[in-house]
Amino acid sequence: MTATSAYDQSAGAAGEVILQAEDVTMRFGGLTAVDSVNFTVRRGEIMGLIGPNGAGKTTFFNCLTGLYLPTSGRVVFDGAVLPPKPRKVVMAGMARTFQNIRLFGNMTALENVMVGRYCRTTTGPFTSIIRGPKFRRDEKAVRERSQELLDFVGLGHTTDHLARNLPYGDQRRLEIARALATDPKLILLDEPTAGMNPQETRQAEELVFRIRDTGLAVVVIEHDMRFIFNLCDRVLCLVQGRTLIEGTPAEVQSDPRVIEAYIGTGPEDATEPDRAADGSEGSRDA
Ligand SMILES: Nc1ncnc2c1ncn2[C@@H]1O[C@H](COP(=O)(O)OP(=O)(O)OP(=O)(O)O)[C@@H](O)[C@H]1O
Repeated sequence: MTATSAYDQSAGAAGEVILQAEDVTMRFGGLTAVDSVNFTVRRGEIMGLIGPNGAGKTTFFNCLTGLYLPTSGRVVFDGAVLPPKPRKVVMAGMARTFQNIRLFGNMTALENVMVGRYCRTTTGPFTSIIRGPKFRRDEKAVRERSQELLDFVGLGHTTDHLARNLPYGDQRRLEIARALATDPKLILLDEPTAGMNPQETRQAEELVFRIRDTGLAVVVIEHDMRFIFNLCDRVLCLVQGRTLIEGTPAEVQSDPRVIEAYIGTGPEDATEPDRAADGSEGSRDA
């Protein structure tokens, strides 16, 4: 297993801090799902978030993306604390994909990307109804940019295909194209390789590198250790809501506590390091 990526040169050039979680704690009644977690992501950096089932990854992710307001602590994105309002979060430049694919199945691939793009247009309802010149100009620009993004993720040939008819791996890439259509500064990917075959996983890895190379910051939750350790510049491992270790892939994968944390949680998780070692895919949807 390679501990570092082929893109380490650009990784070394990570820019200023774009996302900062400061002492983030999230409680559900008596349960502390996330406990005083600190986390920093810089522009041009790929951060991985790992941990056994129930470690608090999704809850932490939801705090980062403004879906949850932390019980205490705060999340600062691009210099400001975001209100827990999805539209404002997107407008501020943060985009995400979900564990379970959320496409509009009966719309074409292009239309799905266009939906993401509309948040960056300024056409008002009146102009849209009368379909005036501004509407037509905006519509053309949205269409062109959306096609560019389809090309970028390798789906340029699927413009008019219904989303529901695309192979699974393509649907995941389409979701990424739609997230990119919002012009984010940071993209968060929740288990981007879940359900993918090894070839699709390799394509996903290559796509994430290309996204990072455009200057975006990327945060990835993933159960596939091989994917995470090949991809990320730094990795945060959560266990029972707390930070077990944060470091380079080499540091994290050689820490015996990480292996122990997985093995200690039961037979299902005990298979994770082996899956990484034999190169098989991680395809579990939680
Ligand atoms: N909305 C909620 N209400 C109550 N408890 C919750 C809620 N969301 C998560 N939890 C609990 O918080 C803990 C952390 O869950 P979370 O889903 O964040 O973990 P995870 O690391 O993402 O797990 P997995 O890898 O299985 O998706 C778990 O004990 C879970 O049961």
